[in-house]
Amino acid sequence: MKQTLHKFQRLQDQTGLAYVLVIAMLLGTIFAAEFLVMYLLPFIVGNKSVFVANLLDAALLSLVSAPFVWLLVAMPLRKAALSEKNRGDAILRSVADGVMIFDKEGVIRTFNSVSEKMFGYTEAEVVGQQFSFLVKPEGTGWDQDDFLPLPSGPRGGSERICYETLGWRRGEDPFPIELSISRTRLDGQPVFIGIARDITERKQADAALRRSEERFRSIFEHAVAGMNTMDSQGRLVQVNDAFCRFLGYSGDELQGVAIEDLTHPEDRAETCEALRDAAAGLRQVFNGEKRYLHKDGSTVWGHISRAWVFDDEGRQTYSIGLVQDITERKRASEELDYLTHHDPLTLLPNRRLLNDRMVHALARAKRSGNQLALLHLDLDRFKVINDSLGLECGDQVLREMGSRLNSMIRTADTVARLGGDEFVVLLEEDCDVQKAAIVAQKILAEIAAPLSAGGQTLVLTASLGISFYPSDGGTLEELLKSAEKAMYRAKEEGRNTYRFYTAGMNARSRELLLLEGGLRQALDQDEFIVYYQPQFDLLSGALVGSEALLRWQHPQLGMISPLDFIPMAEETGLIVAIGNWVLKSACLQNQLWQERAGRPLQVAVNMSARQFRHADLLQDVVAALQESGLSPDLLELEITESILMADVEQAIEVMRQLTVQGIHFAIDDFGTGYSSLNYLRRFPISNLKIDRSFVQDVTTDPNAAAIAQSIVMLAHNLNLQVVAEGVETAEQADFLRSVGCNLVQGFFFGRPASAVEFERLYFK
Ligand SMILES: Nc1nc2c(ncn2[C@@H]2O[C@H](COP(=O)(O)O[C@H]3[C@@H](O)[C@H](n4cnc5c(=O)[nH]c(N)nc54)O[C@@H]3COP(=O)(O)O)[C@@H](O)[C@H]2O)c(=O)[nH]1
Repeated sequence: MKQTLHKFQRLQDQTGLAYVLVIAMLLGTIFAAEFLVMYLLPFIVGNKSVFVANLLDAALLSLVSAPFVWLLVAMPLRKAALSEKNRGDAILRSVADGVMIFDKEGVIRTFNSVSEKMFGYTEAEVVGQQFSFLVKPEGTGWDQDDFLPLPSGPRGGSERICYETLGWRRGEDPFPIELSISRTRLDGQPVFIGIARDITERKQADAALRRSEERFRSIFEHAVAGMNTMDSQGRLVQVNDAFCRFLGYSGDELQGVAIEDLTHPEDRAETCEALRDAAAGLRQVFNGEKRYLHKDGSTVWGHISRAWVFDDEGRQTYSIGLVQDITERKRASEELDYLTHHDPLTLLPNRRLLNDRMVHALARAKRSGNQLALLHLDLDRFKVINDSLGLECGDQVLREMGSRLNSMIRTADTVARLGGDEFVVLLEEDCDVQKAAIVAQKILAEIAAPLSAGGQTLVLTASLGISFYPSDGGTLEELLKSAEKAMYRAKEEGRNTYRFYTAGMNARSRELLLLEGGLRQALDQDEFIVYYQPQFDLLSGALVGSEALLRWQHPQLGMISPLDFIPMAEETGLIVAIGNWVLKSACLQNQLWQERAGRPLQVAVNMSARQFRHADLLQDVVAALQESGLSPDLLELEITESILMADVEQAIEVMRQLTVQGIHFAIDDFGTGYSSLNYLRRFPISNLKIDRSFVQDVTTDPNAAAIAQSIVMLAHNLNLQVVAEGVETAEQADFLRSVGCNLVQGFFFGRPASAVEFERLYFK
């Protein structure tokens, strides 16, 4: 471009004049030479007419040769010059920028059409003017002295400087231009080529962007709501003061912190999911409420609106979030929610919350097939307290009763106050007559404990009615009605008692009451007996030991099954004493039988959950072994899967302490509970007992057979022995033998029998 302009300049300056002069000189020279020859010739020859004739010839020859000279020399030169000039013109026209050429005095020599448009002057008006006529340097860093001494580059190349400065358009205000000036040489003279670009639009766009950024920064910094920006990894980049105040940190402390670490643990999963979705391009915005962790450890609530920004390739670049502090609103709404669902006097759930819980409890019970129990409690003669001691004292009594009831129930259960002196207890865990009766008795005992109110010591009683889902109703209303009727019956029948809605249940409850009362007496008066059921080796048929099974020889009710009293003993805690008694009896008896049998015999003793978890278990077992003299390896403790799985680590530790003594363990009723195979590997056990329910069906149900066979295989793979319990037929025994079961126990081989009977049958 620079070279073209250079040539163009030379041509423009010289072509017209130079080529005309060349032609004129050529013609003139020819003419002058001829004239000289023709002029001198007559003097030499002395003839004037020859001179004239020769002069005319010379003129003619010049005229004739002129077109040839024109055609052969001048025309090509002129054409070349013009085409170069046209090319230069075309280039100048096609350049999108304004081009100006000026000399070292700053005088403009060339001005292209873009410059004309840009500055509003024609070339004719500008050429000859000072460059500063168009470009105003004031306040723009422009100074003619900066570029006039600009040296030309090495080997005729040029140096260049660029400015952003102001141009003057005819009759208008200055406008911003980007000006690039280079110094070069044309015809040996230093000249400057200025290329100007109107940057008004760019400047306006820059200014608009700057204004918008300033506006944003101002909004960001002064916003009442918290604002932040995060990088694509979910780390804070910018935070405003409101966000800092919201979380109690300074801006520096929050810089680079992952938002996940500031989020309440319960809301982290949702936050991380939103970040992951945004990173995968699946989410552009997030709106929602969540909890943050304040620097002081408290929880604060924020309503967030976050938007992610993506680049042209769809990659997430950053996100901007607006966080409104809604902690107060949340607290107020929680408070309101609490007040709508609780009784203001006792702070217990009210009818509304009871209804909500009941809906869920009923749904769960329907799914699991469990029973629910609803206890309706009414304080006896509460009106007397209100009338005689005043309402204030009455309120105090109600508060105390509410608190007593609340402290008695399990977390899964609900105590609600319906109003007045009426309370309701909802027992959610699979509840039967026996469990409900136990809870009712405890409640009555708790209510009857003396209390101080109105400066007096009072003793109150209550009447309770109990209904069951599904037998006594399918909804809260129906169950409440049934329980209320039962409660009125309790009032009619003397108060300070409970009644079931279903008459049959009352009879059963009385029976259970009798049982409970009798349990202690049974221990004191030796009414318990241990029966023994033999266990045989399935291959050899040899007696290998027995399982100790408890019986209660009740003086009035006769022989009572452990199924009827062990749950009650477990509830009341009496099972620990009873279980110890069984353990001692079984060890003593088995030690006696070692001598009779003349070979080692094992005895298996059942452990209840409470007994197994009792702190004195190790001590009690060791004492039973020491007192009896029985070798520890002849004692096997049977524990169900559910007991083990209730607290696996504790179970493993207890078993470890006992196995160190040499005692063995068997898992009872295997296959009916939920034992994890992984835990099974960790429990120090010797035997698996296949539950009776599978054994009984092995010959009729292929699934039961498959389960029994799988248990045998599993046990053998874990190096355990298998005992099949409840074998009632020869076919069942044959099947068990065929799948490799080791030991058997069941009516087919021998029913549980007293020690005397056992001896008679097996030690002949
Ligand atoms: N914590 C304690 N639990 C004990 C104790 N003594 C017994 N029990 C548990 O009570 C449940 C019922 O026991 P029981 O009525 O004695 O029934 C046992 C057997 O009589 C019965 N059985 C044995 N063979 C057969 C048979 O062929 N058919 C059939 N229908 N029943 C049979 O099985 C019961 C033995 O079960 P298990 O203990 O699972 O081996 C029972 O759960 C006892 O565990 C005690 O002292 N403490």
